[in-house]
Amino acid sequence: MSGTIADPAWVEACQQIMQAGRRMDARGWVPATAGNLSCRLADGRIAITRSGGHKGFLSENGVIEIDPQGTPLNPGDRASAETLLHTQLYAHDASIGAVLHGHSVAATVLSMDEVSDAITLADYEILKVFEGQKTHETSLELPLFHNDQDIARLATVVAPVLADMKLGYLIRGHGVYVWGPDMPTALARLEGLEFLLACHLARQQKAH
Ligand SMILES: CSC[C@@H](O)[C@@H](O)C(=O)COP(=O)(O)O
Ligand SMILES: [Zn+2]
Repeated sequence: MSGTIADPAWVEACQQIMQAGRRMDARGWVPATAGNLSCRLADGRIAITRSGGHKGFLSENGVIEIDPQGTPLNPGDRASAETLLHTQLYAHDASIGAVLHGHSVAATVLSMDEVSDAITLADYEILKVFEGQKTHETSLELPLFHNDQDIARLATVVAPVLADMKLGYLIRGHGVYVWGPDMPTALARLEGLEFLLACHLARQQKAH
């Protein structure tokens, strides 16, 4: 069954996306029309934000259904320009139920200033928000990829590293991708990662 507002599971998915969009907007992570959000329903359907709307002011009409290849079920719909980065994650791991992308200041600045291929985040208590992390005494890598307006090509660069990602990833000068088994977990991880990035940026600024 395709996504309609008469379908309770679809309505719930839309509500989760709208709520997460408002939360991301309140934190300043989706300026202008930046960011995109998706979730996978229990029956496998994928709900994703339409391209070009403000993610802090989403309505049910701002969420559309796509197939696993990223094609809108309704041919008139225009899915997020970055849809392939969402469907890539759903195809990679059947346990992923939600994907979030934002453009925070910390993610953008750090992604442009870091010269190596990853940002190392170590010894922070909040690292425990990520799967399998039981202690602050750990060091995790957040990979960085060059931005590319050709999202299919960007996805091919991300693909070989996906299996090793513990936190998410950054696109240089662009933003962050984070996911989880469901929307509340994905949102908690995004909040955790944004906190880590803000700490990392503050420490870098203090050092200079
Ligand atoms: C405001 S420019 C941002 C876009 O180019 C893109 O990076 C983005 O995050 C939102 O694109 P969208 O197509 O609305 O999902
Ligand atoms: Zn973006």
